[in-house]
Amino acid sequence: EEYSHLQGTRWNKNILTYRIGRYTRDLHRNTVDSLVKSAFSVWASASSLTFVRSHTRTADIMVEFVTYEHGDLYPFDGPRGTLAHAFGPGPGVGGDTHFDDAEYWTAGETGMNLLVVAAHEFGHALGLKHSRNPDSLMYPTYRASRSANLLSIEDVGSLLPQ
Ligand SMILES: CNC(=O)[C@@H](NC(=O)[C@H](CC(C)C)CN(O)C=O)C(C)(C)C
Ligand SMILES: [Zn+2]
Ligand SMILES: [Zn+2]
Repeated sequence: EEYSHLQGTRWNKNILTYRIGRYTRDLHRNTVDSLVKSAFSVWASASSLTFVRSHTRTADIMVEFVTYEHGDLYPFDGPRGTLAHAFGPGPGVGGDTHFDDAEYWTAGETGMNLLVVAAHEFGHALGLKHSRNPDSLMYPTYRASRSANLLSIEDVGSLLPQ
């Protein structure tokens, strides 16, 4: 049956490239690199998608830390409020993922945990929409302790190109 949680688009390939542009000053760059890599591996382990880091501008998924007005129609709102957003699969802005750098980003339980938020955002970048299950990674509100609880494997398998 139609997978209700799919936003309607999915990538037509299963090797996806990502590039990290502007970083946050809250964390060392290599900490950001490894948390982003881990957030992608959450999805790679639940599907047969592969994520490859790229340093060229042609990457499928652009990952950036930005504030307020930042060149798309969805300006961020300062501390708290919206933490991040991501575009669904597609060319150009498709898949791009933006983190609000007005938040305090951390690798732990204080501030906003980058791994938890990135895993949620990358779900959107792969075509998933929100879940009504409060324990799901794709639940619309942030909770630091949220485990990377994925949809069941066959659901996530639906992310693969047919
Ligand atoms: C603490 N602030 C929140 O819980 C806010 N929620 C978010 O910023 C979502 C991201 C979290 C779930 C990582 C936005 N989103 O869905 C992006 O794909 C509000 C519920 C206030 C909007
Ligand atoms: Zn944006
Ligand atoms: Zn979301």
